[in-house]
Amino acid sequence: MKLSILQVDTADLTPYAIVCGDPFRAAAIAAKLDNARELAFSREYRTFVGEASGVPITVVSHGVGSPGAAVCFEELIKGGVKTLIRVGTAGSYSADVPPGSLVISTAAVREDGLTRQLVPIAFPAVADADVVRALYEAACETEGLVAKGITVTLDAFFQGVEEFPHQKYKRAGALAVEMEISALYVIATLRGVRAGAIVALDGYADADLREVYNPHTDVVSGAIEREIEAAIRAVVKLNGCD
Ligand SMILES: O=P(O)(O)O[C@H]1O[C@H](CO)[C@@H](O)[C@H]1O
Ligand SMILES: O=c1cc[nH]c(=O)[nH]1
Repeated sequence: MKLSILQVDTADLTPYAIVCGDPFRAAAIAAKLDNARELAFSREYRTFVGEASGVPITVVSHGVGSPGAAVCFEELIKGGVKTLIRVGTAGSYSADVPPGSLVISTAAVREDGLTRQLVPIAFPAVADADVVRALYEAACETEGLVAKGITVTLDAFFQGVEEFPHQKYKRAGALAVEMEISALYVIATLRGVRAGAIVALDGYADADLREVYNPHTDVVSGAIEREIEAAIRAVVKLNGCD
């Protein structure tokens, strides 16, 4: 069966998938795998398959924002994917986890619009504990700072006239903000599969992103390299326990 939006034959998909926003990052992840091949590039969704230590892995870009990413997650799950790991970027809430650090998201604050249309807001967006453990262990095997904790998922990237809720979530102990993890965790829970996420911090969330956002630095590239390595190793670890 061919998935109508990803344009991938489900027979080519694997139980493990690594997902990320950027189609170029999907290619960079695939380049680290053995026997990698591109399956499709439809809209923002670029799909590869390959292997790490003999474990087959699908890699797909999901674009920016929860609604588009949700389409990707739903189709992957429909196609037989059982474990999804997001490899993303996020803005930091704390100088204790500065740009260049990695954060494993244990749960996401649902400040997105998409998941409210799926399930009541009281329902939590939580990662799978085994996926979090594997990601944390694998990330700690790389050089550099690693933290785990709650992240915030927002729809808006650049601020309008409304205040962003950064200060209250920072005071509540959240570590970072990005734009898709709540969709991933809610959809994974509703559909009965596992999910986790690792993000590379690319700046401070409460800065004026219109002025300062620049993820194209050596510090951020180094952190993205580390998170890719950690996500691939985490899949191999999880496969060893399944
Ligand atoms: O680097 P990715 O995976 O795209 O993640 C973050 O970067 C994008 C914003 O620039 C949003 O998608 C956000 O969640
Ligand atoms: O949503 C995002 C993603 C990366 N960096 C940010 O500050 N915010």
